[in-house]
Parts: sequence; structure tokens; C-alpha cells
Amino acid sequence: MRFVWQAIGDRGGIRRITMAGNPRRFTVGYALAPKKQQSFIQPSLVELARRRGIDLVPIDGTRPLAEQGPFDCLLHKLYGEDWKAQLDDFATRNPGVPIVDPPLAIERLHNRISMLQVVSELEIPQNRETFGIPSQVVIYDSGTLSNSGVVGALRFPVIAKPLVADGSAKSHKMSLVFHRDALLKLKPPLVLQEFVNHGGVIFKVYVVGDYVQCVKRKSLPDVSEEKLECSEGSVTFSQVSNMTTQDPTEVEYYMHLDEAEMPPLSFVTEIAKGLRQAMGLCLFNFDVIRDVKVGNHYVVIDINYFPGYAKMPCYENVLTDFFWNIVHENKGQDAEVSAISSNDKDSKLLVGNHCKMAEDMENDG
Ligand SMILES: Nc1ncnc2c1ncn2[C@@H]1O[C@H](COP(=O)(O)OP(=O)(O)OP(=O)(O)O)[C@@H](O)[C@H]1O
Ligand SMILES: O=P(O)(O)O[C@H]1[C@H](O)[C@@H](O)[C@H](OP(=O)(O)O)[C@@H](OP(=O)(O)O)[C@H]1O
Ligand SMILES: [Mg+2]
Ligand SMILES: [Mg+2]
Repeated sequence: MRFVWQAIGDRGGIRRITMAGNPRRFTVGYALAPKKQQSFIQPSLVELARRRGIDLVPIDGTRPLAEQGPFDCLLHKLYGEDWKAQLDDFATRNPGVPIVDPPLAIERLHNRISMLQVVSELEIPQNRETFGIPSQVVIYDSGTLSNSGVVGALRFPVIAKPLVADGSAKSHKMSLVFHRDALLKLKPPLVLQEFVNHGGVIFKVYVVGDYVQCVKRKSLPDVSEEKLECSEGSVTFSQVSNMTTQDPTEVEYYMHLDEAEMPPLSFVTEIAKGLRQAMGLCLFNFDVIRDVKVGNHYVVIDINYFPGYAKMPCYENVLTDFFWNIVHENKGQDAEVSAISSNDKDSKLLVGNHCKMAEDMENDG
């Protein structure tokens, strides 16, 4: 296709358009599991991206990736060796096409030890607010569950989490364990993590490239000394933050969710920036809780690759801006379109309208 330059606005901006007079379009291919595709690829996102010159196109999992495209960017959340091999092959054939994100970097998040290791290695000055990770041990075999040398140092209650975080329902199935005896019925490999009382509120920090947004969600309630004394064994649970409250005794408890103070945005943004750099990832969220005993100490307990962005307010705008930046950054020769980049004042207005548009579309059903 042949291109020419077209003037835009009154501030000297230009953009590249086809000879036929249309602005150049970009294609972002996505490879997602059906459930993820259903939640992430909302009509409001597809439409907003389309209006900004970006076509979101599904990758057909039943056909070789090499036969599909062309793509200006690849987005993916799939597991398995075959998929990794296909991505490697794609990267070799298309060295200029960004893959969001590199499979090797994503892999670190599939193990709950390597996932949090990166948090403890961050070198960020800690002033008013401090952060860290919970005390934890990894258990590879059942015998170790009765080994005092390993579990003896842990303060109860503890949360037993499957070591592997591979997106399966099993990898989200956890137990809150009140006493040591109850450890014996658990099935390794797992991580035993000290439970930190945090007022029943969790902060989910969504990261999309440079963009950071923090939201509050429901979490497990605190465990008092008395409750610990009278609780027996363990209780199992799964994905608490996505659960709706049914138990009437809990309703009052979670009314306090609205009142909970958010962590300073600058503080979570610093952690987000550090994690992004250290992990080499653009799309993730992390879960942070505030230790009630200390008040200004925060504990990172989980990091998720490509989380449920559709739950994030204005996700359409945030993701569209992200795609826009990626495809334009990648096309150095198109840098002149910066007159309509997302850092631009007019464009911010545009972003506001897009958010409005996405809301209208939602309200219209
Ligand atoms: N160390 C901890 N102290 C207190 N509560 C915790 C701790 N670890 C986990 N939790 C609680 O258990 C929930 C599930 O833990 P975690 O976030 O690690 O699991 P997950 O299945 O990976 O979650 P997600 O759905 O976010 O991927 C948290 O949302 C929080 O309510
Ligand atoms: O599909 P796996 O790999 O299990 O990942 C999940 C994450 O672990 C969760 O954190 C996501 O929910 P949140 O966006 O509420 O964190 C959750 O979001 P979703 O259920 O809306 O897709 C998933 O992304
Ligand atoms: Mg979590
Ligand atoms: Mg998780």
C-alpha cells in the first residue's frame, strides 16, 4: 500500500494516510482462552479501538499462528509448550512485531515463589509507607508438612496456596489453616503463607504499560486471637475478591469497604513501575493488603498476568491508549502523528469522550 502525508489540526500535526485518503489502520491480534476472550473483548473496547484506527482480530487457535496476520502487535494469554513454540517461531519471522508480553517473562508469575521474589528484590526508597511480602515457606512433599524445622517458624493462621498459578480453577483453591495439625491433609506442592490481618479489604493495582489504577475489593476477614483459639482445622476458599456477599452477617462487615482508605497512589505507582521494569511485563495486576498492626505497612500477596481488565473503570480507554502507543511507537516513521497522541491535551478530551461513549454503550445494553 502507498502512503502520503496529510495535515491535521492547526498546530502543524501531520499523519500518514493511504493514497486513497484513509488513515493507516493497525491490527492487534489476540490469542485468549474463550472465557478470557468473552470478558475482555467487549463490543465497547472493539468499537473504541476501531475508531482510533486499531482493529482487534482474534487469532484462530486451531490454525498455525504463522499462517495468520499480518499483525502490528500480538496480545496473548495462553499456556503450554506448543503455544510458546508458535510464539518463538512468530517472533523469528516477524522481529519487528511486538509480542505483549514475552512468554519467558510471564512464566515467572506461574510460580507463587518466583512471583513474590521480585517484590522483595525491588529497590525503592521506603519513607512514610513501607511494603514487603508475607513470611512464607514452600512445601514440595507431604513429609515436610510435619517437619518442625520448616513449618515451626510460621505464625498461625496460614494460607495454603497451590505453588503453581497457571490459571486453572485448582490453582486458585486455597485453605486458611488455623492449626498445625490441619496441615497434614494438604496436598503439596504448595506455599504456606502467614495470614496478615488487613481489615477485610484488598487493593488491586492494575497496570497497563505506564498506566496504574488501584481499586478496593472484598477480602478475607481478620482472624482475632479468640477466633484462632476456637477455630478448628481449616477452611477452603477460592477467588474471594470476585465473590458476592450472601451471608447476612457479612453484609455489615463489607459496608466498611466503602470507608476504607486507599493507599497513596504515588506509593502503589512506584511499586508498579518497579515491578514492571523488573519483570519486563506490561499487563498485570498485583494484590496489596495493609497490615492492621502497623497501619502504614503494605504486603503484596499476589501478582496476576493479564487480569480481568474489564472490571477496571474505563478499561476501554486505558487499553486502547496502550495499543495505540504500542503500534505507533513501533512505527518510528509515524511519529509525526504525535499531534493526536494520548499525551496531547486535545486527545485527553477525546479520551474523556471515549469513556463517556463506552459508558453510553453499556447503558444502552
Ligand atoms: N498472606 C495473606 N494474608 C491475608 N490474606 C491473604 C493472604 N494471601 C491471600 N489472602 C487472601 O486470599 C485471597 C486469595 O489469595 P491470592 O490473591 O493469593 O489468590 P489468587 O487465587 O491468586 O487470587 P486472584 O484471583 O487475584 O488471582 C486474597 O484475595 C486475600 O483475600
Ligand atoms: O485466569 P487466571 O490466570 O486465573 O487469572 C485470573 C487472575 O488470577 C485474577 O486476578 C483475575 O481477577 P482480578 O482482575 O479481579 O484480579 C481474573 O480475572 P477474570 O476472572 O475477570 O478473567 C483472572 O485474570
Ligand atoms: Mg489475588
Ligand atoms: Mg492470583
